[in-house]
Amino acid sequence: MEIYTPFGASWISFLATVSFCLLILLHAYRVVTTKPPIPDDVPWVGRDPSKWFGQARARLASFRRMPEWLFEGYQKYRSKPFAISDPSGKPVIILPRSDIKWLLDFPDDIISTIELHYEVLAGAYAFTDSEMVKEPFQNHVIHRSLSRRVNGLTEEIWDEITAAIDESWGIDTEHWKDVHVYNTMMFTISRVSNRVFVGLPLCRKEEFLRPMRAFAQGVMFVAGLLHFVPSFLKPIIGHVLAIPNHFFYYRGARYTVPIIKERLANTERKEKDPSFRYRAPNDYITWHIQLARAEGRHQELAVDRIARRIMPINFAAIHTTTFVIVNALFDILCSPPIAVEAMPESNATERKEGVLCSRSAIAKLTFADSCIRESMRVSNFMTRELERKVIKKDGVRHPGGWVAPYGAVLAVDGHSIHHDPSIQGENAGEFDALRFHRSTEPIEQRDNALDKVLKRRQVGMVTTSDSFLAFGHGRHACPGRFFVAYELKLLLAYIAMHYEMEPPTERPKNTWFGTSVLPPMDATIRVRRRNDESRL
Ligand code: HEM
Repeated sequence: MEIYTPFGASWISFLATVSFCLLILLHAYRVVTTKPPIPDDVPWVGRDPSKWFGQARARLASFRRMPEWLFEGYQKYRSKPFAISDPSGKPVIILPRSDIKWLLDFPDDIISTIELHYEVLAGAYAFTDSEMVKEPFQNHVIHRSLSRRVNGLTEEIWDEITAAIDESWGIDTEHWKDVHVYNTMMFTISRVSNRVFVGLPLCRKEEFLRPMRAFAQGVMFVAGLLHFVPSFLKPIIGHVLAIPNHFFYYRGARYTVPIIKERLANTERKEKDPSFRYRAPNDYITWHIQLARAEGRHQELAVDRIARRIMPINFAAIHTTTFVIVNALFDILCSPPIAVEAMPESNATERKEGVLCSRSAIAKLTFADSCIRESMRVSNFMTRELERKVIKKDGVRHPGGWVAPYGAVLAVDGHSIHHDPSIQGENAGEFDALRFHRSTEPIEQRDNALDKVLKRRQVGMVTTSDSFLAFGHGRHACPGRFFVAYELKLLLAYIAMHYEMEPPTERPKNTWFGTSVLPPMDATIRVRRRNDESRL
C-alpha cells in the first residue's frame, strides 16, 4: 500500500526530515535559552537582557556595531571588565589594561591560546588535520628558530624583495604606472615569506604560492561559516566545507614533498657519513627537521606532517604581514611629507654600506621602524588582542571576586588602548610617523650610547608591552615579528630607494568587519622607477 507523506517520498526520508527539523528546533531552543559563560557580576555592553532573543540580536548587531561598543565599554568601564557579544556567537569578557599581567601569568593548562585557536579557527576541520592546531609543533619551530636564524637570512630577504617588487611594480623609468597596492604587496609578501619557509626556486612559483594564499582564505571561510552551523551538524558540514583546503594542501604538497624527502635523505646521509658534503639550507624545512630530531619527535619527521605544517605557517604569515604593509604604505604616503621623507633614510645607509642587508644597516632604519610601529598602533587590523580560553574545569577567579567559568573567552581591547591619548600621547587617533622615533630624542642629545640603544629597544617595532599589543604580549607574543621587522623595513627601504610615488589625495578608508579592520583592498597608487640620477 502506498503511504502518503507530505514529501511524496518514503517513510524513511519523511522520518529523516522530521528528525532533522526537530534537531534544528532543539538547537534554536538551546541557542536562545543557554546562558552564555559570562558571570552575572560582569556588565554587558551592546546587549539588552530585558529584550527577547537578546543574545541572538546582539550577535547579529555585533557585525556592524563593534566599534561603538568597544568605545562605549572602554569609556564606561575603563578599569573594569565588561562582556560583549561577538559575530561568532560566543561572547567575550573584555579585560581592562590593568588586568593584562593577571591574564598572562596563568599557565597554558588554565588559560589557553591553543584551545582558543582550536575553537575560533575551527581547528577540527579547517587545517585538514586537527593536529595542526591541537599540537602546533610549527609554532614551536618558529619560536625556537626564526628569531635566531633571521640574521643569516637578510641577503635572501633583500634579494626576494628586489625580484618581487621589480616584477610587480616594474622597472620602467620613463612612464608612471598604476599599481594595485594590496595585490602587489600580497604577491611580494607571499614570495618573501616562502623564501624563508621553503627557499628558492619554489618561493617564486605561482602554482605553489596560489594554494598557500587560498588556504589561508579557506581557513577563515570554514571557521566563519561554522560559527553559524549547529554543533551536531559541524562534524559533517565542517568536513564538507574544508574540502577545498585539502585540495589546496595537495596542490602545495606536490612541490614541497619532493624537497622534504630530499632534505630528510641528505640529513640522514650526512649523519651517517660526515664526509658527505652537504649544507642544509637555512629555511623552515631544515629548522623543523633539526628540531624534531633534536627533541626525538619522530612523528614530526613524517614527510606528510612536515608538508602540512607549512600551511598554518603561511596562514600566520601572509595576510597579517600584507595587511600591515598596505596600511603602513597608505599611512605614510597620505600623511605630511615628513613621513615620506623619513623613508629614504635608507639611501644614506645604503650608500655608506653598499648593501642594505647587514644587521647593523637594518638597525639604522630607525625612521622606518617608527613608521611601521606607528601604523600598527593606529591602523591595526586586529581590534581584540590576547584572546584566551579558560580551560580549568572550575574556572578562574578574577581579582574583582567573580569567577570566569570553564569555556569563557577573555581578551583585551587593543584597539582602544592603541587610541587612548592618556597612554599614547597627543593625537592618539592620528598617524604620526615619527612618534616613536621622537620619544628616543632627549636621550640621544645626552649622547649616551647605551641609553640610546635601550630606549630604542623599548619603542622598537618588535617590542610588545601593555600599550603596544599588535603582536600580542607575553610568552605567546608573535614569534614571527623579528622576521616581519626585517622584511618590512627592507621592503620600505627598497621602495623608497627605487620608486617615486604619487600619493592618493586622501587616505583610502579601512573597513570594520566584525572584530577586524580591513585595509583598503582596491586602492592603487602611481609609481615610477627612479633612474640613477633621480635617486635621493
Ligand atoms: C605583521 C605581521 C604579523 C602580525 C601583526 C602578527 C600578529 C600576531 C598576534 C597578535 C599573535 C597572537 C599573540 C598573542 O596571543 O599574544 C600572533 C601569534 C603567532 N604568530 Fe604572528 N603576526 C604576524 C606575522 C607572523 C609571521 C610572519 C609568522 C611566522 C613566520 C607568525 C607566526 C605566529 C605564530 C606561530 C603565532 C602563535 C604563537 C603562540 O601561540 O605561541 N606571525 N601573531
